[in-house]
Amino acid sequence: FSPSLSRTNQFPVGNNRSCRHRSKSCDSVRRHTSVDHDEASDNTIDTDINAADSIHSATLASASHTDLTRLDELPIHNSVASDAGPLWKEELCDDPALCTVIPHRGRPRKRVLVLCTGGTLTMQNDAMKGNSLAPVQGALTKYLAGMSELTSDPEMPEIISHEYTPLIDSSDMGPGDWAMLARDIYTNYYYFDGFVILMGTDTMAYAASALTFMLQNLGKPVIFTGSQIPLREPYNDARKNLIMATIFASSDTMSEVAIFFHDRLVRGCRATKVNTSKLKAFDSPNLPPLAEIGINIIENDHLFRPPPRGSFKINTAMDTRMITLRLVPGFDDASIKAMIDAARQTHLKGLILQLYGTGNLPSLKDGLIDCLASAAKAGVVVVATTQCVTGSVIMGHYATGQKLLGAGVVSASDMTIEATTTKLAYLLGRQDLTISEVRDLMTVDLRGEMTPEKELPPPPLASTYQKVIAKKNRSRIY
Ligand SMILES: NC(=O)C[C@H](N)C(=O)O
Repeated sequence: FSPSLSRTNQFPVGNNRSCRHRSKSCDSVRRHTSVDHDEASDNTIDTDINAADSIHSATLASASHTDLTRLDELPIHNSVASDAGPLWKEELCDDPALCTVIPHRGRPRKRVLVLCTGGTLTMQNDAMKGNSLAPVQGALTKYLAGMSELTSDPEMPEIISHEYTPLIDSSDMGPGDWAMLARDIYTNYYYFDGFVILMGTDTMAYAASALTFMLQNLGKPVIFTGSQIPLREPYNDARKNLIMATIFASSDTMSEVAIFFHDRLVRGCRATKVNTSKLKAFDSPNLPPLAEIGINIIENDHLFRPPPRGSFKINTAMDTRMITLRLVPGFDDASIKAMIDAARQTHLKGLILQLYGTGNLPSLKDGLIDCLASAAKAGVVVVATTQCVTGSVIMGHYATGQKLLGAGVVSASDMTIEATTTKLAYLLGRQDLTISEVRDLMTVDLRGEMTPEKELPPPPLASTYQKVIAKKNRSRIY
């Protein structure tokens, strides 16, 4: 069963007006695009309109769910990115060495789409590159086809995998690649029970956070994973991560983006990479894991996102005209002010400050506060995050942070830096929102990325009474 990618253009999505890759597939997508987006919604895909097509196709697909011969007709890939990232340097091809279908034999099984972008999992030492690790195209596909635990275990889902060309290190990935993944999930949404995204660990928490915002009303699991040791090594963490991600991607009860790594499943927009070399590379500092694996799999399903109430949509536009500044005691605020002023000349839209503790900066540096206030007044969304790994920004708790409130700075609460940056880029990319709405929404929980205020732990110096009340509130969710 080798999937045919030649039919991939029959359910086109997106605006291909600025398609960089003049090719048969671009032309075909152009021909089939049923919605003409205007300038304002260049990268925004309102998939409600196209959803009708997909629902119809999904009906066809599910009617033949057990018909193996139809597997090779699934639309594995039809994304044509107008805001393409590095993964789109080369046009996708139909090469069977880069995608595989692992069919099930016997009773109907769940079906999972594995999209592979690269990362250590796919790598091997390359003599041509100073013996450093680099991705090997086709290696995953070959390996998957030989995994008997996937092909012959009736409990395991059926896997259809696809490798992008070229495979890349996740340090090379960015918003264009995240948009491409969102579009490919959208295109294939009704054909699969869940999705696995294989990528490098370095920027995985950013990608998972970004996808969390891009995929609206997600009703299926989208599980990111990768590894610290390549799959081709005899001792590796890749095999287990891949298998467990596939299992979670076929879950009936999950409808969110998550990362599976080592022994834990964590919410994508709560995750952060915490270790460069240990196999336990990810943590979720402000939310317990969604699941933990040992001899048993323990699901904390009370933490799972509830199923969506609306139809699945994607919104892939991201406005990345933002900078992130981490303060250091004794920093040169004249340079910081100059940097902010210079960035404003190039239409800075967002400024994320990594501050001390609960969101404090030196109170004596009024020049800097004035600079932030004037940026906020001019329409820049200024967001305060904390340098602490765990806990939340509490604006105004200390006098040193109080001044920020007056300057129009908004709090990132207990969001990770990954969630804060991608959420801001996502909201700034939404053409339907005003700057004041973007500011308001930064402090509202959209996808489980932050703990709602009433459930946050009390401030350090709260009265005993306040602490008891806050504890009661918290016990409602955990
Ligand atoms: N473990 C990894 O995958 C790291 C690699 N540099 C990447 O992010 O692609």
